[in-house]
Amino acid sequence: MSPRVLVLRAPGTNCDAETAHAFQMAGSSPSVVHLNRWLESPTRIADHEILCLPGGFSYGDDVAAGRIFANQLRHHLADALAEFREAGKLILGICNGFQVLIKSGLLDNDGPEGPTSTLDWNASGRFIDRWVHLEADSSRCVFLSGIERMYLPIAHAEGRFATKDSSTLEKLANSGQLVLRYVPNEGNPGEMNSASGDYNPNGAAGDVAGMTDTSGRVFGLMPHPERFVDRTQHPQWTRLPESKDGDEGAGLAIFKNAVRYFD
Ligand SMILES: NC(=O)CC[C@H](N)C(=O)O
Repeated sequence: MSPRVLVLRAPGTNCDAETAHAFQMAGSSPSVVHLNRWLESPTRIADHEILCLPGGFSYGDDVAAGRIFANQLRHHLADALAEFREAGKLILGICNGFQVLIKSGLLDNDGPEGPTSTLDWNASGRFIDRWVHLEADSSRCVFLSGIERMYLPIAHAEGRFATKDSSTLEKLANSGQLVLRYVPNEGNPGEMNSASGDYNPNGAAGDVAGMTDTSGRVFGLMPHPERFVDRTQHPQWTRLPESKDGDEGAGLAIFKNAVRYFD
């Protein structure tokens, strides 16, 4: 069965079309829906198998990036989302979508005080737009199945993963939730040669670039896999040797994993 994918946009989202395109390339027919339409009819999500929150500047990053979108989910759609998760379906959050997921408590234990981890301002205090090397723990998360390393672009101001305290970081690591990390370049020519210390672009605790919930079916990441689905999107593609994946960019595997999960 080809899963029905809902790409959810809000005012200020700007990666919805590219994200829908990536899901299309992966073999599904996504629909892009505005959050206000879902708020009018909370049960409409039941007709879908994959929910994706794309990147962008929802509500102008007002208060904090992803905060208002997250509050809409927490306060108005919590029951519909709980039902969706309990039905064994998939949720993906990319960049601003990751900020929304983490702030809505969908990734972390959501006790009375709210989530114990967050995405804060980059250590540099600046918006960062570059490519990064990543290492994945493919065993814990549906979206990362079979993926070991990826080279993907990032573009964010508030991407620094942070936890309440060091024991929380340890707890999340021990539960296998910190499944995607920034790592140094292994020496691939033509790709950003991150000097040691520079490979973690935003100062993220534990070098964390992405995390899953305990089920492995809800996943958020700061890098943009939808911006590297074709090899010509690689900044040095004309100089690269033919890749083993043919014309595909590394990010496409994440969308394919999600779609194949419902085979
Ligand atoms: N590309 C994005 O989704 C950006 C996320 C958010 N607006 C930030 O700057 O941190």
